[in-house]
Amino acid sequence: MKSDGNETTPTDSEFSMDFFSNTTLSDGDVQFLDTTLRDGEQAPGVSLSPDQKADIARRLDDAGVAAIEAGSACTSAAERETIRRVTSLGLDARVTSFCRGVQRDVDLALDCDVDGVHIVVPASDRHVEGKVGSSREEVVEKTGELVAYAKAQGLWVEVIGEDGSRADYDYLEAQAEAAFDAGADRFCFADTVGHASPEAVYEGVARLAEHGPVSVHTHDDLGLAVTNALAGLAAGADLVHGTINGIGERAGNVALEEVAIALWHCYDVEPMETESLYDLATAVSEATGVRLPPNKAVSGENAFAHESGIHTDGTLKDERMYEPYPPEAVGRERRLVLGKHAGRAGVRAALAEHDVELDDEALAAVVERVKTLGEKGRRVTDADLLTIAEDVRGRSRERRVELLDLTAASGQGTPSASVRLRVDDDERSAAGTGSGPVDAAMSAVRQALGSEFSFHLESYHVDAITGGTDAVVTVDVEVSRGDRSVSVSASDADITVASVTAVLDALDRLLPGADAEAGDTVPADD
Ligand SMILES: CC(=O)SCCNC(=O)CCNC(=O)[C@H](O)C(C)(C)COP(=O)(O)OP(=O)(O)OC[C@H]1O[C@@H](n2cnc3c(N)ncnc32)[C@H](O)[C@@H]1OP(=O)(O)O
Repeated sequence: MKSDGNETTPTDSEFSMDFFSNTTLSDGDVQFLDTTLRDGEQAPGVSLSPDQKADIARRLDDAGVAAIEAGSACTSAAERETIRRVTSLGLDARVTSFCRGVQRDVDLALDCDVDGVHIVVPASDRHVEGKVGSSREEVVEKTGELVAYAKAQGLWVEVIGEDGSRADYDYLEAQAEAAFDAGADRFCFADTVGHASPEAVYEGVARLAEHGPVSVHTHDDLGLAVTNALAGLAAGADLVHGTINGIGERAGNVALEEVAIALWHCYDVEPMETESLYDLATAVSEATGVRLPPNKAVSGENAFAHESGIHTDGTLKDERMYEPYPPEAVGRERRLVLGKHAGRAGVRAALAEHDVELDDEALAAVVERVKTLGEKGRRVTDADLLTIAEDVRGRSRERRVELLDLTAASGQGTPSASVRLRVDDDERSAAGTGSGPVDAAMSAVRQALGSEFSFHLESYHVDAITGGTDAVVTVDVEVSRGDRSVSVSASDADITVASVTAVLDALDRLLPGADAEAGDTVPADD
């Protein structure tokens, strides 16, 4: 292990991970403490309102998380209000607050009606001497006094030895012993700066577990957060601290959903309902504004998407061919997408979803064109695929719905928009208002179309292609009508025009062809 010469690190690591094989975990051996609302919220720029904290806490509780750290009561009066909002929910989960090793912080936490506190005391010499200007002996003494004080107030108490992975483990053990002697319910091994190897975590936790119940708190600075959480469990910890989406200081905390799925998939242990993981991930992403990377395990957009032909073909033959576990296990669905790496099987299946069947020769031509489009770095949408198929078959299609004119006004007043559409042989105009110009334009479009041409917007996503105020934006939508849906993408310098164009293109694709029999309509759904 690399050292900057300042910290003491007890383990001269050899690359040996056989400790995992000596461990048997059973359901009930592991619980989760979610700290999205405390350590997660410490990610730069994140601040959750009382309602947002309450919503996330309810979801965590419903999913079976054992404990929720709702915030740091010492932060401010506003933060105490957010914690009180969570404690007032009457959740099954234990609700706790972060406290420094000072009595005032415990009193402030008590003021929020929490069930328990995490008393964080410095463990490494860097923190003992450099941060709080104290000594090892003084910290041990104060820890005992504070634990006894908090216990006397009826609180559940966990002591966290901050920067424990860079502490002298003999001293860490002395701290844990003092905490347990004073009545602490548990002690937490904290890899505060995400510095430890799995072996170092294993050794630290194993030594602490000799004294009482141990938790493990890991960070992802080395990309080892999940491995280290598992190493902690293997060494005898029974509570994992983590955050949804791994948000937190610097590179973040361990992502609780990743620990959850790893425990469920590899060890058949389920400390929380895995089916709730995706909903939790999206709720936390929306509330915090921290976007999910597309390749993120469990919750990334691509976690259950297959583009390459070999994978798509295999998946169509056996859904589990290229997935470790089914998407439904985390509340998701599988997606087959088309692009540069597409093959015949995937294209045939995508066309079949729109009731289009082609002979081998036409299919090969469509595959070729799909690949060419994908090579330009473009996402190949359903509309692209259907246009290519029509072209290859030499069929032209008459549009049924077309945008003729669009005006949108936004400013400090209520945004408004008016549209003029052609719908079959009719020209229709309507105006609408909304939360912004796009919303206003959509309202005008729906009015102009009327209930006969209703549609449901399944998803809406905007990307700026260039970086300036003159950026061209691309709008990706998925629109459904009845049991069919299509994806379309449209680009324009004007976001409202791009949005309306994408939605109308999608709707047009969902309507039966102009030459269809009267009454041959797809049932509307809203
Ligand atoms: C690893 C972690 O996640 S630690 C948790 C981080 N969370 C937070 O910082 C919560 C939000 N923090 C805050 O709102 C503020 O920092 C407050 C209200 C807690 C304190 O604000 P201030 O009084 O202005 O202090 P400031 O932030 O400048 O410095 C932190 C103080 O806490 C002390 N402190 C830090 N850790 C501990 C500890 N474990 N035990 C006791 N005191 C501690 C520091 O020594 C410093 O005290 P000093 O001012 O006497 O030197």
